[in-house]
Amino acid sequence: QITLLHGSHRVGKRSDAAMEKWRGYGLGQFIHWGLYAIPGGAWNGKQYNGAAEWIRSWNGIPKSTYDSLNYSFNPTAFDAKAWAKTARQMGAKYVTFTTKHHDGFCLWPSKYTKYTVKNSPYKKDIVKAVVDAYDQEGIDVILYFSVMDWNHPDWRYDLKTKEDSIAFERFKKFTRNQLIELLTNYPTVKGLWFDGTWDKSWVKQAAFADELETEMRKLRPGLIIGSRFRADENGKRHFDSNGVLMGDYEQGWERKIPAKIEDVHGNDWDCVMTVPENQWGYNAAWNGHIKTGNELIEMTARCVSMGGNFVLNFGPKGDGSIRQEEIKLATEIGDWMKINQEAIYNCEYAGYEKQDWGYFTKKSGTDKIYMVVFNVPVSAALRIKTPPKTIIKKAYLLADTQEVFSPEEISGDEYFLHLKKREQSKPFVIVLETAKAEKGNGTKYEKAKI
Ligand SMILES: COc1ccc([C@@H]2N[C@@H](C)[C@@H](O)[C@H]2O)cc1
Repeated sequence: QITLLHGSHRVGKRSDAAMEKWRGYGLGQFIHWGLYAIPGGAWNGKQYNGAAEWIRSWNGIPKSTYDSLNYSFNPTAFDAKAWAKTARQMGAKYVTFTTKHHDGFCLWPSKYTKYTVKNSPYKKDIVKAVVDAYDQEGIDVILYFSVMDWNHPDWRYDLKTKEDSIAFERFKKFTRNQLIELLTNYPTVKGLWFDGTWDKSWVKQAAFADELETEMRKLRPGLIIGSRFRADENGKRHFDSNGVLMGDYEQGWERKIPAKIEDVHGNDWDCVMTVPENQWGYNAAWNGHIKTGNELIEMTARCVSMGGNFVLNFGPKGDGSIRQEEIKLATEIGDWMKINQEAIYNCEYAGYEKQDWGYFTKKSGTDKIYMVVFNVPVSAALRIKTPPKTIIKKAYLLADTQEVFSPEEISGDEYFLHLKKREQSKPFVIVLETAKAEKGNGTKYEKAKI
């Protein structure tokens, strides 16, 4: 353990109500929307082969041309209520919404720059419309904010000269002003999702960022900030120089999911995921592998089974409408969630040995276990290995509680659930009502002496 002034200020999970609620969300929606949705991944008939929201960094479109897109931003089909309904239909419990992406264009009328929605034909406050619409749907809002700001003249990638440092001091003030502005304008938001914090210029601001994080938490008690916001004084990010998680949850699972429970080190975490392989902003041409509803349901169950939240990204078009492929996925996921949401919301890592057929989740604060089944083996027997001293009192299908199973005990803490042959087109959930064995070890088998 080394002494750190600006490392993590907490070891272990937060236990307050705001974080308990965040921990139980299970499924969230990400929305990436901004000027990049206008070109939609192409310019003058040429395709940009990176992520659409990074098109400004491509030499296929002059920077000044991109930067002037605010004068063409007039999303006549934008309807935050419709977005919120889609999220509700999907079963999302929270939304993470881009207030400002790397291009620096603000979707709220910030007082600290002209590069905002106010100086566009649209004029109105989009962040406010989204916050209000999602609040009304009972879906919590987290605001995405990119520290890196390609539009701001004082942004620097590194601080090499005195002039760089003078400019960056102005940039730090600007960044703080915008963050305090967001938390003041939109007091109901539950957290901030930071991005664009990897460059040396920001990584060198351990003290400033630490102070700013403390100020934001004081302004909004309960505010949830992930591990990506700030580095410690040794430049360590996500985990400080003592290996302790920065912020309230691990924010490193971007387009990837932990392989096993050990990889999450007992922390809270979220996984943010694109539908195509790597497109956050709207890209008219979705190439490569486009994830299906079943794949996304499996990713949701997988994340929840390891104590995380799964946050699925939507990239609305330049006119503000959501593309049909995303509406279809939201509906498919939502139809499944309507039947099986009990296995996802307010659930956590069950502590059962992972099996090939799928994932265990556990209802927080109870002994209720859910088996989210994706792969029924040819034997139609689902193997269960319980933690020691566990009794399975009842087992039944969540979707039809009349379908009851009697677990066959096959050895110490091991059981088979025998399924009737079923054609299986969708994942399904089996509920295990369990109890801790008062005495003995909960199984009739003694371990073989070897
Ligand atoms: C240099 O690699 C990246 C990859 C993705 C990002 C941004 N994070 C995602 C949440 C999107 O906002 C993407 O643009 C930034 C830098």
